[in-house]
Amino acid sequence: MPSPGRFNVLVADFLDETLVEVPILDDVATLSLGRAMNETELVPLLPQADAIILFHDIPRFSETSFEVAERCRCIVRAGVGFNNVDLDAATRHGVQICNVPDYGTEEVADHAIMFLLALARRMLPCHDAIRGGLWNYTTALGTPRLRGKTLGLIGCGRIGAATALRAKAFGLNVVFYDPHLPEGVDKALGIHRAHRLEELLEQSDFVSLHCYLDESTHHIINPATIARMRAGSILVNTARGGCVDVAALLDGLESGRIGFAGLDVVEVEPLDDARLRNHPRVLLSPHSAFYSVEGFVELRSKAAKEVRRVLLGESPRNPVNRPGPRQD
Ligand SMILES: NC(=O)C1=CN([C@@H]2O[C@H](COP(=O)(O)OP(=O)(O)OC[C@H]3O[C@@H](n4cnc5c(N)ncnc54)[C@H](OP(=O)(O)O)[C@@H]3O)[C@@H](O)[C@H]2O)C=CC1
Ligand SMILES: O=C(O)C(=O)CO
Repeated sequence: MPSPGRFNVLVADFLDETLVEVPILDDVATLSLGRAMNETELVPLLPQADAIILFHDIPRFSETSFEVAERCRCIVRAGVGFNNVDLDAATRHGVQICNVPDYGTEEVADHAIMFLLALARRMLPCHDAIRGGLWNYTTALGTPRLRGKTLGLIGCGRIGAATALRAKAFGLNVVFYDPHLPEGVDKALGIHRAHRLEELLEQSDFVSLHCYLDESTHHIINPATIARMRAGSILVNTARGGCVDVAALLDGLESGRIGFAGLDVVEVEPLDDARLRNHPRVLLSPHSAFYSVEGFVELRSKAAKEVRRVLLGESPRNPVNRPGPRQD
């Protein structure tokens, strides 16, 4: 039972008890571990919580949860994306939502480049052939030289920019599409701006997604946009599964418009689509692009510090909404 006078912080969905010790909060709050994997499991845990840390981007946190979480002052998404939280409902209920935007920027950029290198260097067919008993460089036929090829970035915020810097070291030309980004980022990074998505797709040998998921980016990779890609393109997605229409991706792989795909994220996680899981030209990782030992320490500490700030009445460092007083 939480002690009186202390705040109750619910770590809603964390599964590994050994990793949840957060000394930063020890003097002000009592932590409890929810292990909720969906909203039905989450709701009964909410009434006592003054603050909530969400480690994953499931379970969903909808109007129903906000109605029940009557004491809740803030939710910190221990991560970048917060697609699972209904921001309008949070704002209506006076709940401050924050994220931790920078703990894994370099890791995700490294991961995107890892996909690009592995796929361009034909690691999938080579690895499969060796396991099948064939040791011959001809399984790598078609491997392109990277220098001089074009990488198109959809979204050029923190991770997109970090990916651009890495790609330049391999001699790639980098072009990005990011409609609201202020002028000048292209010059600061030494890359090129495409003013239309089609322009980027037509120029790129490789396309990597680095936007967040919202209405404008949901299925931004779809039959029409795939039709604009170069034949044999490599597609990398470390952003959010919902940015890619899976049926269109499978058709694109079938037609050869997409040569290879590297996916860290899929629309339904864990992945339950055998067509993707077993595809010989799809390289998969289990939404692990963000992870490194050091990044995870940084993530846990920044999430706890943000909760502490809000509970003690200080300004949050990374607010993603501006809640007024509760309206219910
Ligand atoms: N796989 C993993 O483990 C991880 C995945 N991620 C995902 O990566 C995403 C990007 O992270 P990060 O770089 O830190 O976020 P940022 O917010 O820094 O960058 C996202 C960029 O996408 C831009 N954007 C918005 N709408 C569009 C659009 N329609 N077309 C093209 N670009 C658009 C944004 O522009 P503007 O801000 O001007 O609207 C912004 O510049 C996260 O939102 C998250 O979903 C993040 C961490 C780990
Ligand atoms: O930080 C994020 O948004 C991730 O995808 C990893 O949780």
